[in-house]
Amino acid sequence: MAGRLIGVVGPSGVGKDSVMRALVRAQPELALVRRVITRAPESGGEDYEPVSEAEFHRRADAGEFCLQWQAHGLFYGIPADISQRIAAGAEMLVNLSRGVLNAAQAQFPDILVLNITARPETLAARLRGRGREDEAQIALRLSRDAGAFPPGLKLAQIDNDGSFNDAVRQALLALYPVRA
Ligand SMILES: Nc1ncnc2c1ncn2[C@@H]1O[C@H](COP(=O)(O)OP(=O)(O)O)[C@@H](O)[C@H]1O
Ligand SMILES: O=P(O)(O)OC[C@H]1O[C@H](OP(=O)(O)OP(=O)(O)O)[C@H](O)[C@@H]1O
Repeated sequence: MAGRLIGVVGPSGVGKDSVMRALVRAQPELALVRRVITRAPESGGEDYEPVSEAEFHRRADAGEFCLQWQAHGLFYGIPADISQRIAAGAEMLVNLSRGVLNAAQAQFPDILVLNITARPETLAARLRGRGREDEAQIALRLSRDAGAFPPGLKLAQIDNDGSFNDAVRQALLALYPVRA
């Protein structure tokens, strides 16, 4: 049986990476997609493959990404081989830009998207706590406009303004609904 792609989106600092890590701990059959990013190595947070801009563009031109985008002054790419892994039955969890969801839905029509939300003041406090960005970068991240979600997208809203464990429970329920 084919697997599926599960996209995780939401503003910077909302808890995407934390929720994804907790989901994999709770459901080991979920696999995290390792993103290719033009970010300096070992900048913390997720496990990603750091590359130079030249290498990123080489891979993009060679068709090695199924999805790619630019944000926060960085390029992000999703390795094209996830399609084969999903066809072989894998459940792949990936942190996406909200701006790439049209393209993601076109390529993966069954994609389920978890939209994680929290109040702006909560986001600001979390980004300061995370300590990866300075105040100017935090302000820029918070001012990003996400735009509208594509019509027909399978979308689950996950409120992570309060208890983290509660957000993970909401996400698990969205992924594995209890059937009566
Ligand atoms: N429900 C929560 N309550 C308190 N802190 C949280 C919660 N969810 C995430 N955090 C913290 O907020 C910060 C940003 O989380 P992170 O997962 O890096 O967000 P994102 O990947 O969306 O930018 C981290 O320090 C994380 O530990
Ligand atoms: O278009 P948007 O929906 O605003 O998303 C823009 C970018 O922000 C996040 O990046 P990243 O995980 O590197 O940053 P974050 O941890 O601060 O969210 C997300 O994964 C996208 O790559």
